[in-house]
Amino acid sequence: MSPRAGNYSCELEIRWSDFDQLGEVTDSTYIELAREARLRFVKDTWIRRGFTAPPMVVRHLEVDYLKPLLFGREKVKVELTVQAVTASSYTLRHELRDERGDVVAVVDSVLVAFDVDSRRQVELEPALQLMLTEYQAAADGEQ
Ligand SMILES: CC(C)(COP(=O)(O)OP(=O)(O)OC[C@H]1O[C@@H](n2cnc3c(N)ncnc32)[C@H](O)[C@@H]1OP(=O)(O)O)[C@@H](O)C(=O)NCCC(=O)NCCSC(=O)c1cc(O)c2ccccc2c1O
Repeated sequence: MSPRAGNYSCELEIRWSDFDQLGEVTDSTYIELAREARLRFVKDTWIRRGFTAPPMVVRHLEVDYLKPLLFGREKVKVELTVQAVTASSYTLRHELRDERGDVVAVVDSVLVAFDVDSRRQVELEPALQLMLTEYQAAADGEQ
């Protein structure tokens, strides 16, 4: 798994309630942090460019917990890279780093474009698919 820089990143705060009794960030918090970073990615990239994307549902999620996030480290940097793009889906890798820059977890998620009424997958609009493919190429170029 690559610890290299992604092509979109943001910094997120960890809340007091995210720590357990042992002073470690709980397992589900990593998923919430990845989700928050993903929403910011959507907002800062395609919504800012004027795309109206369909709702995206999570089809697949995988988390690799590499190191504990300990009490006293209140910030996390999340680096996102597009790993794959298909007609209806894209795969995002979220690398979570602590304040020292160490990768503490890697979250991979497959997002599928979805029609809420029919509850069926739909194709990504071509311009959005192209943008995601460009992000994927940028990520490939950095590896
Ligand atoms: C999403 C589904 C309706 C799709 O079902 P279908 O069986 O038609 O298709 P597949 O699931 O086989 O494939 C879809 C698409 O994904 C690619 N893919 C599948 N698995 C993988 C994988 N492991 N790795 C990589 N890629 C994979 C596959 O190639 C297909 O792409 P193509 O382009 O090749 O066609 C159905 O699966 C479904 O309904 N699943 C349940 C989804 C769900 O409930 N998720 C739980 C969280 S809910 C959620 O995330 C959510 C978020 C929102 O933002 C919402 C917003 C508004 C309303 C609802 C929301 C919501 O529920």
